[in-house]
Amino acid sequence: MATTLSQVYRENPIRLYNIIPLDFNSVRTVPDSHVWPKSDDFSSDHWLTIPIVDLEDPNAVKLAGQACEAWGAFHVINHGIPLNLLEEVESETRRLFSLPAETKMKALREPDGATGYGLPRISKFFPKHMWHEGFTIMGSPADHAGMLWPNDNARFCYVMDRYQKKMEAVAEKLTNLILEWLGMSQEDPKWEVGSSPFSAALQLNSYPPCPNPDRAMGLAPHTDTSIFTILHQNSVSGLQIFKQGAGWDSVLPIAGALVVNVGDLLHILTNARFPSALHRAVLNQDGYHRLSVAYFYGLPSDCRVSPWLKLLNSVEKPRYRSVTVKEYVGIKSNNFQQALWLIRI
Ligand SMILES: O=C(O)CCC(=O)C(=O)O
Ligand SMILES: [Fe+2]
Repeated sequence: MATTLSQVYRENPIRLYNIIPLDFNSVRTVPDSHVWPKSDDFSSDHWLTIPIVDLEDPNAVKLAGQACEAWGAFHVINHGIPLNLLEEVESETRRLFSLPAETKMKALREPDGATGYGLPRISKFFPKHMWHEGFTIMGSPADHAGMLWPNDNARFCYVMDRYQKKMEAVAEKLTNLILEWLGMSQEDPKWEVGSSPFSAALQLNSYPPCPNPDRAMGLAPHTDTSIFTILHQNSVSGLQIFKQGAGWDSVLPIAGALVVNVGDLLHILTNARFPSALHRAVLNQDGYHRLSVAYFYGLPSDCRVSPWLKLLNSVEKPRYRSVTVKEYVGIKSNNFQQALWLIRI
């Protein structure tokens, strides 16, 4: 039987103090545990911004391919997710994070668990906490939702299930576009796995209003361990993407558009032709509550990943050795941003 991602996390536990978020409603100042070193690069006034790809545009393949190569990220419109579903996901996410702290604690993620309420998994790599609380879903959210709302979780479960199914369809469309851009057929990637070639997770993110947004961090810089990630953000800005040679670029929300970013797995598969987008979330200066919902489109943990041979030629050699997803997640859980470097050939 294939190992699940939950089992991989079980083998790489994090310490308990790294999973309990602050009760953001009860604090009036930023506690020292959440004060980050002063940085003047939190705000970005870059005029450069990630491209917009219209999935109904006949040039969508080229637009998405070029965006992946230049940025590792793009906005996508006409993606087929109904606007009312995006609104419902957002309102259910808000309903969850608006619960009292002691209720949310009932669904606290176990130290060796993958799902439920808690701080970002990357917290252990930073000396300071982030101004963030999250809720992770893999498959059905019913168990944790039942702990939060014993008698009133049907709507939440229905909306999250429906959203994940629709997201999977968008992710498949995007995969096909990208394969076409790379000159590969849909059968070319020989995923060495059994039944389903993909695995996914949904991450609900909350960045509560912060009394001193210049000194706190929403979500520290990181790359995702996905093929790619599809993000819905509410109308409050905060996401930034790092572009080599240009610096941090604010990705302002576009109503109804989703943000797609390349993750480490696609970076490895394309032999670094697509950068794995380094991104972070800074805090809103005007006291608005920022919410985002990230769909991580990945591969099952037993799947083997190495640069696609079809993309290599006699000159270009593979830059990364072959790893299983499980092995890579383990390396990343212990070495964070060094992980890609550690599997370099
Ligand atoms: O909230 C955001 O804009 C980014 C979220 C993110 O990077 C993540 O969940 O991995
Ligand atoms: Fe991310």
